[in-house]
Amino acid sequence: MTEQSVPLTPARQTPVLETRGICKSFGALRASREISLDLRPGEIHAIIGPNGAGKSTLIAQICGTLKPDAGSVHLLGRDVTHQATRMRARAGLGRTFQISSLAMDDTVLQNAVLGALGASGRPWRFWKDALHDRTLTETAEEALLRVGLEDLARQRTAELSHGQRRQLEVAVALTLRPKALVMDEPMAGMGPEGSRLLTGFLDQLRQEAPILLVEHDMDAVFSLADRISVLVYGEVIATGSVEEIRANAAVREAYLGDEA
Ligand SMILES: Nc1ncnc2c1ncn2[C@@H]1O[C@H](COP(=O)(O)OP(=O)(O)OP(=O)(O)O)[C@@H](O)[C@H]1O
Repeated sequence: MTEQSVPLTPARQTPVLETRGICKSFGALRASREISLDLRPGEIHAIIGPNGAGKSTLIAQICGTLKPDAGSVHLLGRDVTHQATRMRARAGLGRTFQISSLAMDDTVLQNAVLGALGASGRPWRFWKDALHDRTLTETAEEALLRVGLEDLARQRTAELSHGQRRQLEVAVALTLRPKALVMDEPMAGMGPEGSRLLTGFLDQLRQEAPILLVEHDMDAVFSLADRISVLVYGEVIATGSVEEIRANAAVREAYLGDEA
């Protein structure tokens, strides 16, 4: 095999997203302790840990809604630690939220167009025009098609089921054409069928945009994750494959217990 034909393994590629030594305290509470982790092309990297371990705090620093006390965040090799959330989004960092950020009175399509408008970098005062903009509506329709919501485009978002709202959140994130995705508990509140469908979708999506996945649903984590990092008291106590994490004694004691 010539040097050129050797396939790049994920480990040899530049991480799409990386944190280096992130620290964050709230008074005496150390919510992030020197957190260094990365997200590589084509992978799903799950972050798991007990309630209050610091998962949301970590995500907030990666996405830019919270400033770390120390350490840095890198997106596609660039230091974005001091960039605002919307700049990170425009650079390709997509996200879905634990608590829905959708406009309930708007239609499904309008929510997706709103996402496409945000991604375009145009000022919000063009919001009314955006609904008649072919490029934006096409981007929105394409995203809805991908998550299987195309038939519900004209429906009011408030009328969607919980699972459909979760799908719409993913569609809104996709309008960015993200280079990396951060997902905060996408399976929460989903029934078994919804979880199964979303799991299948995320499984394919990782090739297009690798996913940093915070999730309590261990079935989903074990079936999807290429790597898992375990956060306990603000600290990553282990990172490894599903097998390595399931077999790790410290992880079993601190978090997994019988689930492993
Ligand atoms: N703004 C804040 N001010 C003070 N303390 C905070 C703040 N945000 C989070 N914390 C504390 O930091 C710790 C980590 O919280 P965080 O929400 O990041 O955990 P989590 O792992 O996301 O929990 P969950 O799984 O319940 O969502 C908790 O002890 C929490 O009470």
